[in-house]
Amino acid sequence: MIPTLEWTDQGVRFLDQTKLPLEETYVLATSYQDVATVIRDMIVRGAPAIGVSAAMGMALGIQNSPSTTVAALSKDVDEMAKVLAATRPTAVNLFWAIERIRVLYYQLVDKQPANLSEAEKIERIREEVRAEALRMYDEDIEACKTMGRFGAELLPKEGTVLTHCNAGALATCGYGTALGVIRAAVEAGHKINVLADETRPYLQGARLTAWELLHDGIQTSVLCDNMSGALMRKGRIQAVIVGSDRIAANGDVANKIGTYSVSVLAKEHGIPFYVAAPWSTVDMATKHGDDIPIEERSAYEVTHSNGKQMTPDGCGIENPAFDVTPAKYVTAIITERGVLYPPYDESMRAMEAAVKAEANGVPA
Ligand SMILES: CSC[C@H]1O[C@H](OP(=O)(O)O)[C@H](O)[C@@H]1O
Repeated sequence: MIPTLEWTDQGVRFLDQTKLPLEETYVLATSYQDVATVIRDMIVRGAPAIGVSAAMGMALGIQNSPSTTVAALSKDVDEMAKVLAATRPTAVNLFWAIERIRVLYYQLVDKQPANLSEAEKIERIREEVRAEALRMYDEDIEACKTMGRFGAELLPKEGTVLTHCNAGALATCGYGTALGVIRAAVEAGHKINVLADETRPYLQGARLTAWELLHDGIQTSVLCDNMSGALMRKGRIQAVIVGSDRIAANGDVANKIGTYSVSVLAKEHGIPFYVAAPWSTVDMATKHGDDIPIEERSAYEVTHSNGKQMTPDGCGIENPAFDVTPAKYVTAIITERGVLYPPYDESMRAMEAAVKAEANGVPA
């Protein structure tokens, strides 16, 4: 499996995605501040991957904190949560993961026996939080494999599937959401060729999707972001599958910039447009896609390629890193809890209720 990120005794080790596809090098984060930098600089990226990275960052911060009392450690934890939450605004997995660790931490604080020393309480908390971060890592891999099984049967038995950006092993803990569905379909015997949008300006498709699918022996071609419409019109594409960074309660989908354009083209050509995402990407508190914060990244990402300036000094630059695809363009949303179909406000409310019931121990 591709080692996107890994908890080690020395810290959290990340495959440096800014160096792919030509170099496979690693970055070791030895503090929660290092993890925040790795997320902000997109050394690791992808909604589920940055969520688990932040969880491991919190565990690392708690493990390395110099605080000798629980009260002081709690102040550190609040600061870690703030720093990690400020790294990137769109992927809801980041905030979900930080909150899951923060809530667990305070539950652990409350349940420590009064007769323990501060040092003993802190050590027990450290162990439990580290175990939770590792559980989240394993859960992500399991969720992606389950999603893969649900989604595989929706893909053509033989044909070409277009994907945008990278929603693969490199965007998760190792199996992928959209690319996990493609992997599962290939494992189930589907004969699939993949077309990967290069996905400017960060080139997740050209650099990351192509690298990881070829790494797995899956036939992949890269196209420029302005080509898919013409290929759809020629009948070259049988399905589209993408990931997501945040899904609103009405089924609107935030994903990498360019996803919206692909969805409109797919609709026009009668091509199914699937979104694959774990339930942790669903944000029922955000009612409409237009309420999803869209990250604006640096102009440099657009003006330069491999360090070479491509635009004249003084011209304006737009660099929204995500866009919102209205639910009406989404054929189905594949999650590890099953496949959602329109009307999404109803199907998602039903799935939310099932998730809550399960969490409260009520049998399905
Ligand atoms: C499996 S979620 C991947 C999702 O995240 C990517 O954004 P970024 O590379 O900026 O983190 C993109 O939107 C992918 O679909």
